[in-house]
Amino acid sequence: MIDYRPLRVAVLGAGSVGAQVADQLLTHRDELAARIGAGLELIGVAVRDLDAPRDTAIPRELLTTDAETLIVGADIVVELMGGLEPARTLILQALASGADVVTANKALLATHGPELFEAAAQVGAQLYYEAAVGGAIPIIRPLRDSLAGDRVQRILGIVNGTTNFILDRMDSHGESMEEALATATALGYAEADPTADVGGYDAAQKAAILASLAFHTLVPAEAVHREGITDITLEQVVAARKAGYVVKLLAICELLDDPVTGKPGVLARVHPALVPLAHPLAAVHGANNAIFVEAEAAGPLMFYGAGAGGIQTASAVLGDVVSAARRHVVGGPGVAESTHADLPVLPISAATTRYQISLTVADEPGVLATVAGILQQHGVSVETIQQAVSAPVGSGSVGEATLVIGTHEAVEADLAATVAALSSSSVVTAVTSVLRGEGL
Ligand SMILES: NC(=O)C1=CN([C@@H]2O[C@H](COP(=O)(O)OP(=O)(O)OC[C@H]3O[C@@H](n4cnc5c(N)ncnc54)[C@H](O)[C@@H]3O)[C@@H](O)[C@H]2O)C=CC1
Ligand SMILES: N[C@@H](CC=O)C(=O)O
Ligand code: NA
Repeated sequence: MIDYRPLRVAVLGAGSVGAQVADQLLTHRDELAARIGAGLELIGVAVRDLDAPRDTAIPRELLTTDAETLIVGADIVVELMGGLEPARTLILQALASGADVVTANKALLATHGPELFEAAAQVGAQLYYEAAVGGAIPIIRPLRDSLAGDRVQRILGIVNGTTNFILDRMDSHGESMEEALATATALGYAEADPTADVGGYDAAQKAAILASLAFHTLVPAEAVHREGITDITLEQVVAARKAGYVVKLLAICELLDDPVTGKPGVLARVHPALVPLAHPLAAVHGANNAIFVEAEAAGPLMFYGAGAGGIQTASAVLGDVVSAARRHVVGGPGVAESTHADLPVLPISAATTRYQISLTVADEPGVLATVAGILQQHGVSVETIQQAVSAPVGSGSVGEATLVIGTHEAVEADLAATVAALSSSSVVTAVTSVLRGEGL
């Protein structure tokens, strides 16, 4: 029997995710009440335009353009507007009033997380954000709760659905980046400004959230090394497949010893990488995400599923709403963020990785030895070297050949210096592609 008073829920934003959350709260009202031990009363949904078309039908009387008034008296505020403002101010107001807050806003958390967590702690309120990373995939709760007694060493994965969808369509359908992005936007995967997706900003925000949580250290989004997919060409994707790889945008967060100081630190990086076709990440298609977590005692764990999409993300949001509501009913201390480890955040030059470098060179004797010598001088060992194509010889001039060099693992600083030396070598006409390799 349910004898606790109904809990008042306010939803801010009724876009791809918000409209689905409002719909689920109404459709599954009785089942949710039975699970929680209290009813959830949707007191309103804040929108910008009362008449805008929406993915689900929300009763007109629940819609309001006055988000500030809506949150007054709410027990749980669900922020799904996105962006920094007014989301930040509204969340701070909600927390100050003692409401628990559920958000999917990784941009806000990666920028103003400490301020928001502090505001929550001040009044003993909770800030939940399972939907902010990996969409529907449970990853925040496992890191925060299930692995709270272990020591996470490394996280590697695909954390942006839009770019995975785009790279997958380029690979499987030969589509251009623009075509595939238009489809991803229509399907509700992309951010309001899709530069956040293709530029790698969204993935970097998620990497910052994951690294902070996993390593108990504040890792701001600006400290994450970020490269998006905007420079990836269809030619690179096609060449990668021919060579037995797929191009994926990866987020990698790791505990490392700084190669310069020898002291431990945290490195978080987001960049496209070649992944072998046999690797599980190569089989992550569409807007799915997959996140590998390596922990000292648990060993490797893999989390996989829908990384974007309105209804899928609504699942994670609803899970947080139920957690918040249960805490109201049965009490309990809730969870607190901890940055006790306080490790330094290392630059990308500290990473250890592999490169695949494609070059056009003069097709003449001794060139291979010169190229190999440049790698050797920088302490980078060659794993494979292939002469891919020979361009026709122009009349009276030297012909050109294309070399594709795969390196063994080396420190990023040495790899970057190698590429710079190759670019300025007189035997190299152009460095046409440089991609890191992961999972090789
Ligand atoms: N779409 C997805 O697959 C996922 C989205 N997210 C996050 O969820 C949040 C919402 O994303 P979407 O639903 O995709 O975005 P959306 O752009 O479809 O929806 C946002 C809605 O909020 C409304 N809004 C913005 N400012 C407002 C204001 N001041 N007052 C009232 N309404 C306002 C907009 O009009 C829009 O309808 C974002 O933080 C996003 O990063 C997280 C995981 C997955
Ligand atoms: N735009 C994001 C949405 C989910 O976080 C993505 O594509 O992953
Ligand atoms: Na999630």
